Amino acid sequence: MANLAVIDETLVSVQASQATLELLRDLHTQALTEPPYISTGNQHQSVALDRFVALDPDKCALVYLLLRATGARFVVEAGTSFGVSTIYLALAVGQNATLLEAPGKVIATENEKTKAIRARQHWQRAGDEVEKWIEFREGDLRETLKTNLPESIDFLLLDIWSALAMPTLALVKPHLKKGALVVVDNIIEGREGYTDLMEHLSDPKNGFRSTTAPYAGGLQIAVYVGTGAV
Ligand SMILES: C[S@@+](CC[C@H](N)C(=O)[O-])C[C@H]1O[C@@H](n2cnc3c(N)ncnc32)[C@H](O)[C@@H]1O
Repeated sequence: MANLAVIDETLVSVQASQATLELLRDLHTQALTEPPYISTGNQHQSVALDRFVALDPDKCALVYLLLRATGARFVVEAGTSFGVSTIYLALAVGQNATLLEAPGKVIATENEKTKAIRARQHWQRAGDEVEKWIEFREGDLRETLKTNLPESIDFLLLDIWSALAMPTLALVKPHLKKGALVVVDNIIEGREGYTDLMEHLSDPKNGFRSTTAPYAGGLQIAVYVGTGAV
């Protein structure tokens, strides 16, 4: 039985209009009452098409708060699905950018057309505080993230089939600023698929320091400290 109380606990952490909070409550309720789905890393592209497979509400709250705390303005989301986590990313980026009177955007990625349509509908429902901060790249992220990335990226959310996590990091890493955060969902539950990523994040010579936070399935939080001297 899904614990729906966590939704309200999450929503009090987030600064947003009443309408967006209602939208998030609705989307999380749908997501938490669907059958669970864990990536094994070896799926063909078209799986879980009818499922949210959304980031859990408490993880969304953490991501939102990390973004607000660090003032992140340039964010990449690997794996958008119906766009639930993207709403949190866009709220935080929009709020940070507005505060600093500076640009910002969330680059969202999804390769399934039907999912992309749903995501766009959700963002439209949320309106300007969300929609205008999102640049949506439809198609295989191994192609769509190859070009036109911001020079300096503050945050990467890896909520993607595990086999794609390391290839995604490889594309984004050259753009990560020192101090950038990389958050990876289900690192323990999906550990078989994450071997290459974890080897990379755990070896200090690759420039990351990271820890596993005890959220459901394990949430890896890594900081890119760079490879040179401090
Ligand atoms: C775990 S879900 C993302 C959930 C989303 N972050 C949320 O919280 O609502 C992963 C998504 O990645 C998408 N995906 C899988 N392979 C992809 C690829 N090669 N390029 C872009 N998206 C892909 C899947 O279709 C799926 O919707």
